[in-house]
Order: sequence, then structure tokens, then C-alpha cells
Amino acid sequence: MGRPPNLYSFSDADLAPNLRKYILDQQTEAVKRHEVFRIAVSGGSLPKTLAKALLAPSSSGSEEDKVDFSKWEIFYADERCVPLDHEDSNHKLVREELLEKIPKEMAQPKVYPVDEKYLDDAQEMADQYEKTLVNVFAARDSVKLPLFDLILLGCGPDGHTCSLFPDHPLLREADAWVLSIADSPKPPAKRITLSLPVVLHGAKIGFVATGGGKKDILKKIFETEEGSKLPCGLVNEGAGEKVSWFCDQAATEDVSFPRRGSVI
Ligand SMILES: O=C(O)[C@H](O)[C@@H](O)[C@H](O)[C@H](O)COP(=O)(O)O
Repeated sequence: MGRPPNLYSFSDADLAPNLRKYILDQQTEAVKRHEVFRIAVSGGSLPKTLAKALLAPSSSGSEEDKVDFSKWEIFYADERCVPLDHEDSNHKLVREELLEKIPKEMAQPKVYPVDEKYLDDAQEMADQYEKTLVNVFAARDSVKLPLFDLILLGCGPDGHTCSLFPDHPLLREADAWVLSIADSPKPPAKRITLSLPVVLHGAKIGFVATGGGKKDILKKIFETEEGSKLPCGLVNEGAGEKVSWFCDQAATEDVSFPRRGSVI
């Protein structure tokens, strides 16, 4: 591995503004690169923290601190095979926590939810979502992997991320961009997820992990050989310095030498 991932530990008040700065830096880079900001997000507690970071009023009013949703294309890093208005839907979560709260006078992001037509067939849903990515990111033949400007992920208590679970055969999938899983240990069982190579290919990968419930797993991921083989550990190993962890002090309490600094 080249340089290791960045591990940040913030006070409760500092996490959201630092996450905002990080996201807006990626927005600036992406817009410079190709006039659009393509971001993939997970479910869990992430959408709430994301909303807190993005919906806060700009502290400086400067260009760099402006969320320009007109350039945003939002995808799902993983999604559950349920209707889009079901309480388990990640899209519903993101809609309620973030999208519906974006002031109407602001430009709105373009969002790519899964197609509900394929709820009964997780593999078909994954294939169709991959087709969506192919259409957006250019033809599959000319692009080996889709390049998300930013992938924002959570970390499960067992070290899973997206819907990639420890020791699951999906971790070895090297071809498809979007995978289906029918036996997710975290309910609901049927889901789709970006593959590990797609996650590792992201221009930047940000994890958000907060609360004392993440304490043991973070220590394991950052400090043990076993932890480095868990899905979150594999992202750390495979993507190195492209990865940044936004944690609070409760989550990093037991990790030796977390960076106490700030990205601002
Ligand atoms: O849809 C999902 O289930 C998520 O995408 C999943 O990967 C989540 O991010 C982690 O389980 C962490 O969840 P918490 O942030 O709620 O702990």
C-alpha cells in the first residue's frame, strides 16, 4: 500500500463542517475536471450527517463554500430491494433527510434511484442499475470502471461497507460493476451494491463513522491484521490515501493515534 488512509476524529460540533469542506473540495475538483460532480452514497446513519453538513448555511459565503447542486449527480452505493417509499429504502432516507430539505429556490441535484420494476429480481435490479451507470459514465467497452468523484460510505459493526459483507463471495467479484446479494446478514436480505473494484476506483472515498458503537470495529480495522481483511479494511488497503474517515471521538476512543486535526 502507498500512503495510508486519513483518519480524522472530531468533536461533535466539528464533524459536519469538516465533512462539508471535504465534500465541497471534491465538488470543486470534479467540476473543474468535467463540469459535473458524481457522488455515490450509502444508507444507515450517513444521510443524516450528510444533510447536516450540506444544508448548513455557508459560514464564509465564499465560492469554495457553496454547494452547487446543479452540478450534482447522486447515485446509490447500495440499495435495498424494496419500493422507493418503503421505510427500508436508502433512497427514501436520502430524500427525506436531504433532498426534500434543499430550499426550493436552490438548484436541485439529479438523482439516480433504482428502478422499482425489478424489485422481485435483485440480479436484474443490479444489472439495470449497472446499465444506468454505463449510460452515464460512457459505454462499458470504453470505460473499465465508472469513476465516481466521491463515494461516501458507512461502516457496519461487523466491518461491512456498502452491502459488501465480511467473507462474502461478492468481495471477489471482479467483473460486474453492480452486484446483487440475496443473503445480506443485515436486513433486508435482498440488496444491490457497488462492487469492491468500483469503490476502490473512486477518485475519493469518505467514510462516516460515529458513536461508541463503532469503537471496537474501528480499532479492529485500523489495528489488526484480521480487521484489514474486513470490507472496510479492504477499502483502506486498496485505496490508501484516497480514503478519509470522518469519525467522532466516541468512535475513535480506542484507536491509537487517530489524527485529531481537521481538514479545514
Ligand atoms: O444500506 C445499508 O445498510 C448501508 O449502506 C450500510 O452499508 C451502512 O452504511 C452501514 O451498515 C453503516 O450503517 P450505520 O451508519 O447506520 O451504522
